Amino acid sequence: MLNTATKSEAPGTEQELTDGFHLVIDALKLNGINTIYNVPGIPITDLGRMAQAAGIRVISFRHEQNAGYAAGIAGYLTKKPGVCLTVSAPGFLNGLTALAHATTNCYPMILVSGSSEREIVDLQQGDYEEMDQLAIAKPLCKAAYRVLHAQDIGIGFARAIRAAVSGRPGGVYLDLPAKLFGQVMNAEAGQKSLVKVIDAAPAQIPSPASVKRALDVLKSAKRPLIILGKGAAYAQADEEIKSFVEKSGVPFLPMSMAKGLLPDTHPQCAGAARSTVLKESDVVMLIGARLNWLLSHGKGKSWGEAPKKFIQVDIEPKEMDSNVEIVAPVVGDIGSVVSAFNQAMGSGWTAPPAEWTNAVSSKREENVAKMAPKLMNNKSPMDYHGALGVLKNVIKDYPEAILVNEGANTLDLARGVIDMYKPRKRLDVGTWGVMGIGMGQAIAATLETGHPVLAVEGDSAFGFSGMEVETICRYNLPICVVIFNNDGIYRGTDVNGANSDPATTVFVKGARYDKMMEAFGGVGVNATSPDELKRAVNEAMASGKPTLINAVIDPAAGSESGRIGNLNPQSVLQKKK
Ligand SMILES: CC(C)(COP(=O)(O)OP(=O)(O)OC[C@H]1O[C@@H](n2cnc3c(N)ncnc32)[C@H](O)[C@@H]1OP(=O)(O)O)[C@@H](O)C(=O)NCCC(=O)NCCSC(=O)C(=O)O
Repeated sequence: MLNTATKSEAPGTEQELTDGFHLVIDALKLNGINTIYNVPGIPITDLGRMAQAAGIRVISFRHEQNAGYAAGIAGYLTKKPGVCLTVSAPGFLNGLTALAHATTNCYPMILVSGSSEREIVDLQQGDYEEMDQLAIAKPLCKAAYRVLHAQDIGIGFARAIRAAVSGRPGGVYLDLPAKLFGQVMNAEAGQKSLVKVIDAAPAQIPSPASVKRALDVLKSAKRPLIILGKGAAYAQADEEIKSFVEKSGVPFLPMSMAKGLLPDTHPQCAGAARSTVLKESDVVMLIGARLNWLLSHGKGKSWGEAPKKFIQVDIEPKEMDSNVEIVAPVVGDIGSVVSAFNQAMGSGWTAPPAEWTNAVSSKREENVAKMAPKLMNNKSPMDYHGALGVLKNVIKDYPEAILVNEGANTLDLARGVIDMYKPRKRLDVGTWGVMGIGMGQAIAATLETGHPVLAVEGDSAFGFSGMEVETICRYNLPICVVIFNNDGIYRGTDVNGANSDPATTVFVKGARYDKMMEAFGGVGVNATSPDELKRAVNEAMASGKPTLINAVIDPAAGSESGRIGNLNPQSVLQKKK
């Protein structure tokens, strides 16, 4: 529909007019972008209002970083760029962390920020929120564009959309100076200037030679392993991936956001035998997973002594050989590559030696059996395993629900304990281990998919986005937030011996986060035992009402994040003690 702004008034020259505001909205609608995550303010308040009036869903947050995390995860879930709209300088900077996070995690996202007048900014004459936003955004995203003229809005959005989703997806910045919104032009010419992006993320077909090479290497293995990353989950090639893994008979290890691509309870899943498969495998096929710190860069003691060959499937050729030699690189989009694998495998594929698959299964069963009794304890205050045992069963009963997870212990333990059954149901801190993704991701996840969300949050992690519980209540979203409250970061028992200030890692003892939810009309529950937690979460999932459960965890439970390579150095003096 033509979004006519007004008519010109000069006698005899009457014509339909449009303006920058309407052209931005038309450009989004033309390209099927129907949600904007935003924080209103100068100069984009009216843009949000008009977009809402024009049928776009405009979700207003309390802080741009959370709106940005929402947009990023919306992109991951839908393969369309998630749009975050902010005001100039401070709002833009708040959104920028999320834009960089989207780029790092390969989520398609566009940060659209209003900006101040070019002429004044460039002469540094002190305009309202003066800042050269384009220059600042550039190193933190895949592409950055500024639109100065209303007739270029169509091209500006087309470039932004294509850059966000094509090849390896990522974040794009679009700078819209305040003056642009008020620029008036002929409505027909305005509509003609809009661009519908055709085939925004074209299939990238792998070369037949690379497919054959990869399968030959996999076939030659005695102890093969497939590692699935969130790139594989992003691809939405779920059936192809499942049939490839099953046909190959190879044990698979899901990275945290790839959990559920095949169920964690699948007989080939090696998640509960992680150390064993990394160490013992002789051929490793990476599908949409990068050999970064989360995989110890493909070398060192996690990978064992035995020589290893790597096969890597990625849309980005530069990813190959980034840390170790890739003997069989396959460049292409994951859907196309895996379907080529399936075709090339034919019917004559032989499963890996039973000696290997049996060894992986027994290790997995041993670890699962070791953990099982810990998950059934009914201690009060709770420990992590007692509380997580409850949540594991909730996800089993509600496999469509989306699990959002952040924290230190809360993240590390939930990742292992809570089995996922369906693709793209686990959303977490991603490549950077960001604390603060929680409420933004929870909000976008339910809005984009229509499914309820269970957000399992460390008390510290929750604090970064906690004010968005008001947003959850305002939009009446089916989100149940469970806060693992052990009174601090890692644990709540640290003591400062130097003066009367609290230790750097502790919070107010016995805090009642549930009261925050009640303040905005949601349901708040204080749960002190696994039984109470179970009752409260089940009620929340059944009712769909915005709920926050303060799960009281023993302040002494929990340990400091220490598994992250050598990134957590100790002082020489501390070591000597
Ligand atoms: C890099 C990692 C994938 C490596 O994790 P690991 O702990 O080595 O592996 P996992 O978590 O997958 O598994 C741990 C162990 O549990 C076993 N395991 C896994 N699943 C199961 C089940 N279901 N049952 C029993 N045992 C299981 C698995 O085999 C491992 O045992 P074994 O096989 O016997 O070894 C992870 O550390 C990670 O994702 N880290 C991200 C952390 C992060 O981003 N933190 C945010 C920073 S917090 C912060 O800001 C800060 O602290 O500062």
